[in-house]
Amino acid sequence: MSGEMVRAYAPASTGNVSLGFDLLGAALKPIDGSLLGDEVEVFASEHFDIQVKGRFAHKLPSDPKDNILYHCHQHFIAKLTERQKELVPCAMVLYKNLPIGSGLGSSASSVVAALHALNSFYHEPFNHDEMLLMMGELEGQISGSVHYDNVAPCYLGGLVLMAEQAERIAVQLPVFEEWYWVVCYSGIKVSTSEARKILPQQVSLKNTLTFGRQLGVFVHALHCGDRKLAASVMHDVIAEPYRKALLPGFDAARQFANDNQALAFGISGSGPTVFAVCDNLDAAQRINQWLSQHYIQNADGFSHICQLDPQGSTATRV
Ligand SMILES: Nc1ncnc2c1ncn2[C@@H]1O[C@H](COP(=O)(O)OP(=O)(O)O)[C@@H](O)[C@H]1O
Ligand SMILES: N[C@@H](CCOP(=O)(O)O)C(=O)O
Repeated sequence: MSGEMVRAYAPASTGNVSLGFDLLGAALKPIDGSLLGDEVEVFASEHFDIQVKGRFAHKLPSDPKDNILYHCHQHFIAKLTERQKELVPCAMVLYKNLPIGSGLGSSASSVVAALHALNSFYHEPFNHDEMLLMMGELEGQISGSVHYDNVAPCYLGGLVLMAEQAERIAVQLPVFEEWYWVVCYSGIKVSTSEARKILPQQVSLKNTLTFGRQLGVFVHALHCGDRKLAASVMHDVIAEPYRKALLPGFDAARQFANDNQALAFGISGSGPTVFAVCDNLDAAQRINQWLSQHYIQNADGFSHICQLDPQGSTATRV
C-alpha cells in the first residue's frame, strides 16, 4: 500500500439561525484561532478500520459500525463502485472534537469531514451538489429527517440558504463580516431527533406568515447591506417556543444578551448551544464571559466568540 493520506477538517455550524428553521445555517470559526470542528484522515490500507480519537471520542458508540463514519464510507464506496470498479482500499481516523447532541452540527461535521476526505482521497469523483446530496442523506440517517442546514454551511462555508433543487442544493448568502457570533455550549446533551419530535406538525397561519416575511426580509437585508433590518427579523417562531424548555437557564441568558447590546439571541440548531450576535467586540466579550459563568452546566461546556467561517471544510493531501 502507498503512504498516501488525506486529512480533512469540517467546522462547527449553527442551524436555523433563529429565523430559517431547516433552511438557513452558518459555519463558525473562533476568533482566537482555535479549531472548532471534527477532523478525519483517510489512508490506504488493506483492511477497512475506523479509529476514534479526540476530546469527545469517549461519548461515541463503542461499536465502530454505529459511528456515522462507517455509513459514510459504505455509502461513498457503493456510489463510487457504480462508476469505477478498481478501488484502492482505505482506513479512517476520526478526531471527534465536537460534543455530541450540542447544537453545533456535530454529526454533520463528522459526515462532511469523512465524505470530503474520501472524495479527495479518490481524486474528486463527485461534484459539490452530488456531495451535498450524499451529506444530507447521511445526516438524515442520524437526525431523523434530511435537513441541509448543518452539512451545507459546514461544507461550503459562510451563511447558506437551502434551495433544495436537484442541481442547486444550497446558495451562499452575503454576510456582515463585522458581526461576532458568541456560541455557548452548556455541556448537556440534547438529541436532535428528540428535539424534532417535540415540535408540532402544524404551524399556525400567523406564524407561517411571520416565518415567510422574516426569511424574505432577512435575505433582502443581507443583499442591500442593511444590518439593522436583518437583525430585527431574527426571531424563531417555529422551534424556540417548544425547545427552550429543554435548555436550563435559556431565558436568563436571553435577558442578559438583550440587556448587553446583542442584536439577536437564539438556540443554535436544536440546542443546548445558544448564540448571540453582536456588532462590537466589547459586547461579545461581556456576553461570552457571562454565558461561561452562568449558562455552562458542567465540565464539557465551553463558550467561544466566533465569526463566520468563509471557507467551510478543507482537505489536504499529506
Ligand atoms: N461521528 C459521529 N458524530 C456525532 N454523532 C455520532 C457520530 N456517529 C454516531 N453518532 C450518533 O449520532 C447521534 C447524533 O446525535 P445528534 O443529536 O444528531 O447530534 P448533533 O446534533 O450534535 O449532530 C448520537 O446518538 C451519536 O451517538
Ligand atoms: N434544523 C435542525 C438543526 C439541527 O442542528 P443540530 O446541530 O442540533 O444537529 C433542527 O433544528 O432540528
